[in-house]
Amino acid sequence: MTDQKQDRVLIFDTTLRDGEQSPGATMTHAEKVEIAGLLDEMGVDVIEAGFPIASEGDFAAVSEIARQAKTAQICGLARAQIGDIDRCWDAVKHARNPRIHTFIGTSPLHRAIPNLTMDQMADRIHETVTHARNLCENVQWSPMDATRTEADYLCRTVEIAIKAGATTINIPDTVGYTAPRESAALIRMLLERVPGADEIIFATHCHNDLGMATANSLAAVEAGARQVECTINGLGERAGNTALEEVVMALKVRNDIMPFQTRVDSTKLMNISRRVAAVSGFAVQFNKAIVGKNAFAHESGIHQDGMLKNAETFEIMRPADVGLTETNIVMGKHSGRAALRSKLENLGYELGDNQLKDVFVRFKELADRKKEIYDEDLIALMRIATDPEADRIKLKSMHVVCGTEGPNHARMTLTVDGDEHSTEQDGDGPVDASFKCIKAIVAHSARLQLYQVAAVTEGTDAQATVSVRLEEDGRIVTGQSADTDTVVASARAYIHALNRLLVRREKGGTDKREINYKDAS
Ligand SMILES: CC(=O)SCCNC(=O)CCNC(=O)[C@H](O)C(C)(C)COP(=O)(O)OP(=O)(O)OC[C@H]1O[C@@H](n2cnc3c(N)ncnc32)[C@H](O)[C@@H]1OP(=O)(O)O
Ligand SMILES: CC(C)C(=O)C(=O)O
Repeated sequence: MTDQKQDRVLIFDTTLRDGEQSPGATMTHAEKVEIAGLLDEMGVDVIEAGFPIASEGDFAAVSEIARQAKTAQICGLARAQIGDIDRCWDAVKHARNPRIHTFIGTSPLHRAIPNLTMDQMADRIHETVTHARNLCENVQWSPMDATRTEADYLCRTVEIAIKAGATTINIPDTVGYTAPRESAALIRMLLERVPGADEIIFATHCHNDLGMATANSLAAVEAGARQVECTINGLGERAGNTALEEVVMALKVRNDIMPFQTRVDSTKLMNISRRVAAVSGFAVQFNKAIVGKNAFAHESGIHQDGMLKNAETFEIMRPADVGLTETNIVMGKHSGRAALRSKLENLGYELGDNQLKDVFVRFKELADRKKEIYDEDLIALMRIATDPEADRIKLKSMHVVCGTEGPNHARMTLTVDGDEHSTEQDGDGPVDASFKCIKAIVAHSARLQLYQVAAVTEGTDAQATVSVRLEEDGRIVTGQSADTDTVVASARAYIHALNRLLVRREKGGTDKREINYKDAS
């Protein structure tokens, strides 16, 4: 085999084996079969589907995945024990392209566990790899904890495995201990020193205990490894395994300095990431490279402005390359006018500069109180900001005392045609007290026909949208408002309805000065 000299890097996915070893990440049979199908479709070269000796369930899952695989090679894990290898073969043999992966810990710490001398372990490796190769054409052998194994002994065991018929030699950094330079040097050393090394494929299998799994894997590839073992979302024991999506995208985006190809269709990454997160119950951290919620999201004004002018200013990949439809411009307190204008345009609002200025002030006020502003929030904001009937009566301030003890009490200041008026009222609940304040300042005979509250978005900081319908002399008006404070939204909605009523009165020929107000303070 000469693949090591070529540009092609095989992607070996072990989400269903090493990934599933994360405490709590156990997947059902059906979920494993589904994920394997997605991996196969995405173009993964090898799927390590499980550890067949581990349980009847694992055996059944590996067998079914083997039967269903279309193009991917299906692999099972086995200890350096004949029984494990036979069981593994019984599961993977149904695949068009099966592989047995057998391993043993070669470092001093791991040699001590089965209590084998170096020579006894060497014999065991020879015996088990030979046995596996007699069953299957593709045999992968791993010296577990290779990065803490003495160089001479590592070379010796790798040579034995190659001679016994291993076609892939995987070099695991089992405890995430190595660093990029060392990872590369190890592969180079094996390629130089081990007879027959150029006839097989070297694989790299890194863990992320020091946050270097992807860097270590790529360093190994640059040194000559041509198979990367990884998992979706970096799922795996402790700090996880190398993340498949990171390796695939790093090789794609930085192909100028790492000229290697994979067969993975990167546009399927986001979907599979979400499925693995859902079935494993391991949510993806927001700032996770490639597949995190924020990987293609921008909230700060300067970034948003840059993105709108040229996406390459703050993005090195196109969202579509990982299966996202678009960059997510997140509206929040760090956003600027450019992003607000663009977002509103997308929602169908064309704003002049003055109008934008006004809406921007309201937007920042809201953003100071609310973590994230959703499209629905902006629509609610626009409904109020662009309503020409919204102006004669304005809420200047209000303070409400409510709870289980004592009367509910509201204190309120309104401006009516520019003049301030204040009052305080008790009520049957905070909304009733607030409405009484409005009525005390702006006397009217309108009847409250409807009062309705709905949450615009999710979360306890969601805006409440309140609708108030008033009826006066056959005129019916509806006012609406949205605020993170339901009582404030209620008062504003009431005032909005009253303002509309005033406009209706005017249109009906009544004098504008007909507003009756009294200062009740
Ligand atoms: C780095 C890795 O990810 S390695 C893979 C780790 N994954 C798993 O362990 C998940 C699946 N494992 C299991 O279901 C179980 O551990 C089984 C079925 C494999 C074995 O179960 P048990 O027979 O009850 O053994 P137990 O788990 O208690 O101990 C492991 C045994 O395997 C031996 N062993 C461990 N690794 C190897 C190996 N690579 N080759 C040969 N023997 C090994 C240990 O020395 C120990 O042997 P002992 O029972 O004679 O002391
Ligand atoms: C079985 C081996 C490859 C492993 O998972 C590890 O060493 O981390």
